Amino acid sequence: MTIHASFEAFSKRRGSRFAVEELTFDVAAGRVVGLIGPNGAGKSTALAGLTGLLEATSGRATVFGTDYRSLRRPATKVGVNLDGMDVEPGLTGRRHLKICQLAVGADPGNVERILELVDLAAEGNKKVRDYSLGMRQRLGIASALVGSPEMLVLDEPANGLDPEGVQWLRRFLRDFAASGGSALVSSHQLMELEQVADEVVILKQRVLFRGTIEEAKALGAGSLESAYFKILEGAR
Ligand SMILES: Nc1ncnc2c1ncn2[C@@H]1O[C@H](COP(=O)(O)OP(=O)(O)OP(=O)(O)O)[C@@H](O)[C@H]1O
Repeated sequence: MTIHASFEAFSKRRGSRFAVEELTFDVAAGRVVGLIGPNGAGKSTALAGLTGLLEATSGRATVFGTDYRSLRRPATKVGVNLDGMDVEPGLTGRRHLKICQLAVGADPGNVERILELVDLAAEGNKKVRDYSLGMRQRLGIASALVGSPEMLVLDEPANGLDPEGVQWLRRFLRDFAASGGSALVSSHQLMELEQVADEVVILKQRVLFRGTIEEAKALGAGSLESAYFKILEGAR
């Protein structure tokens, strides 16, 4: 199995306490892995640690066998869209993607293809300040795709999407994985995640559960949501 990302006893102290402690799990090629946990569980910290935005206090988080910051052209390996990666509101969506494309040295043809893919082609010349939440979310996913990466790291990608957008995202992630890509996706939308993820990691500062969706559902009598509450309750 080809491993795209690895957390090896990754710990990060933030302020006076550990935001995450001893995280250990992998993301393999062809797999969509859902990262779930309550507010403040450390999901964003884990994703930021994986993508070189935070240094580990101890342990490691690696992509393609190395630190994200050591990748030669990171956007061609890992596409990232995290909370707080805001777009300059005065830019049009198309201009923003062009800038991303120039920054990562990607094929200029990618921008139009990706605008079509995320269903923003008709809105490409609109300023981002005039985008809806769902349109901003799709632009964020588009930014992650500009370098044609093998792996995606997405923080709450379904947030703000309408039902059509959620369905699109589900199909997109399934197709991405089917063609050998991988995705690590944080989410609070358990019902949705149940349909798209192959594996799930339940986090509350530490990893409380990691396994396949089927294994998780079996713990919750067929429901990821029931399993989630049971596992969190058991950890109290
Ligand atoms: N910049 C920061 N400085 C200090 N502590 C922080 C900082 N950012 C987050 N934390 C703390 O780290 C812990 C984990 O936060 P994190 O944002 O990673 O959780 P999360 O699971 O992504 O939460 P949410 O579901 O609310 O987005 C929390 O206790 C939070 O207060």
